Amino acid sequence: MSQDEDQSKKLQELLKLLALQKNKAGLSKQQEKEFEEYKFWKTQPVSRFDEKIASEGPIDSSKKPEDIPDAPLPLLNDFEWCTVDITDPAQLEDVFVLLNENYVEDQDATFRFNYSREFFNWSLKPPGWKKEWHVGVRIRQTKRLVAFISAAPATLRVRKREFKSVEINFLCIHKKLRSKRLAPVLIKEITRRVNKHDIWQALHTGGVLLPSPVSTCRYAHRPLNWAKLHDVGFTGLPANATKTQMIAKYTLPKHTTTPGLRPMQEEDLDAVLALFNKYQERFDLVQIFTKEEFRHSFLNTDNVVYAYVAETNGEISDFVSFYSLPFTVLDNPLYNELGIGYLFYYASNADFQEGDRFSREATSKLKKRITTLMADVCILARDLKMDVFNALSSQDNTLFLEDLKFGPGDGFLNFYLFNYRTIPIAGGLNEDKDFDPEGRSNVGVVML
Ligand SMILES: CCCCCCCCCCCCCC(=O)SCCNC(=O)CCNC(=O)[C@H](O)C(C)(C)COP(=O)(O)OP(=O)(O)OC[C@H]1O[C@@H](n2cnc3c(N)ncnc32)[C@H](O)[C@@H]1OP(=O)(O)O
Repeated sequence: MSQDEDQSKKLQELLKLLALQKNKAGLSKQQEKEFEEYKFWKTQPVSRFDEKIASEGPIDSSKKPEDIPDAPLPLLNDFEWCTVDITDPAQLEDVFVLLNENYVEDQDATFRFNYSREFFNWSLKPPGWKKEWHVGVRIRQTKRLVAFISAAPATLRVRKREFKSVEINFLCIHKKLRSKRLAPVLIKEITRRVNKHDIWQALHTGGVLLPSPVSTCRYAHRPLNWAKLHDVGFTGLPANATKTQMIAKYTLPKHTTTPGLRPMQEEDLDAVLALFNKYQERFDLVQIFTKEEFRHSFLNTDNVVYAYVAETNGEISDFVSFYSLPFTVLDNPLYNELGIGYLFYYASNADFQEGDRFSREATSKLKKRITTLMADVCILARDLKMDVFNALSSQDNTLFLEDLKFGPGDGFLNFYLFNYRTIPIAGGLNEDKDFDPEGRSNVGVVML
C-alpha cells in the first residue's frame, strides 16, 4: 500500500471512529434484520418497522407504579445489582474506568474516548437526577463493575404533546461479557426503576438499528487543525493537493465576526431561555428545559460545555453551545490527545420575523446568520485546542454544513422513543442520505 493510500485509509478510520461516538455499537451501516428476529425488542412497547402510524402517543398506558415489581430480575449467581453512587469519588471512578475501557474504541485500539469525571458529573446529574437511575452490575466476589446503564429525567415535546420522560445513556457491558443477553436485563431493570417513578417514556439514540427509529441523522466532521491530524498520521493528502493547500483549505480566520459574541453568563439566562424556547418551537422532537435545567446544562460546566451569546444594544439575538469530548491517542510519540468539539444547542432570532421557516426570505436570513455563528464556533473551538468539530444533520444544521467545510461522516445516529408511537421526523437527510438543506430536520433534541 502506498503512503497516500495508507494515510487516506487512516483518515477513513478516524472519521468512522468519530462517527462511532454516537454510533456506539460500532455498526456504521444499517443492518438488515426483520422485526421478529429482535428477540428482546419485539417484546417491548416499540413500533414495528413497517407500521403505518395513524395517531401518535403511548403504546402501552395500562400500567401504574404499584403494578411494577419491587425487586429486580435475578442475575446469574456470580453477579449482583448495584446502584452506583456517583457522588462517591470511588464509585464514579468505577464508572469512569468501565466506560473508558469498554465503551467505544477503534479496531486497533489506537484511540479511546477520554470521558472525564467532570463530563459524567455534568451529564449524569441534571436537576432531578436519581441515584437509583445509575444502575450497575458487579461481580459478586470482587465487586468489580462490569455493566452500567443510566437514565436522566427530561421533559420531551413530540410535535404538540409534552410528557415526562427519561434519556437513557451510557449502556455499557464489559467486553468479556458481551453477547450473553445481559443488555436486555439491564434495559428491563432501568425500565423498572423509571416506571416506579410513574414515568413510561424514554428517549435514546444509537448507531444500531432497532425497531423503530423516529428519525435518523448523519454526522459531519470539520477538521480544525488539519496539520495535527496529518502529523499524527490520520489525514492523508489527497492525490492532487499539497499540504500547504490542505492547511489553507481548513484555515479559519483569526477572530470571530458575529457582533457582540461573548460567553453566556448567569444574568443572560432568562433572555437566552426565552430565545431558545422560541427557536425550538420549529422542531417536532425537543427537550423542554426549566431555567434550572438550562443553567445546569450550559453554565459552570467545568470545561465540558461552552456557551456563548451574541448581544447587541442590550438584546441577545443568538445563542450557541458546544461540548468537549476528547480522544486519548495511544502510542503516539507526538500527541497523546485529540481535542474534539460537538455542536450542542443553539438558537437565533434571524428568521423570527418571517412566518414560514422554509420561505426563501427566512431561509436566507437564518442561513446567513448561523453560517457566521458556526464559523465563529469553529474558531472558538480551535482556540480551545480542539482539532475536529462534529455536528449532526439535525436542527437547522444542513444550512451551514457544506459552506463551512464539514465533510459527511459514515456514521448515522438513530433516535428512538420507548413506548411512544410517532410518525417519522425529518433528520436533515434526503433519500440518498446526503444533507438536505431544503427539507432540513425537525429534530431539535441533542443527545450526548
Ligand atoms: C420508561 C423507561 C424506559 C427505559 C428504557 C428505554 C430503552 C433503552 C434502550 C437502551 C438505550 C441505550 C442507549 C446507549 O447508551 S447507546 C450506547 C450503547 N453502548 C455501546 O455501544 C458501548 C459498547 N457496547 C456494549 O457495551 C454492548 O455491545 C451493548 C451493551 C451495547 C450491548 O450488549 P451486547 O452486545 O453484549 O448484547 P446482549 O447479548 O447483551 O444483548 C443483545 C440485545 O441487545 C440489543 N442491543 C444491542 N445494542 C443495543 C443498544 N445500543 N441499544 C439498545 N439495544 C441494544 C440487541 O439488539 C439485542 O436485542 P434483540 O436484537 O435480540 O432484540
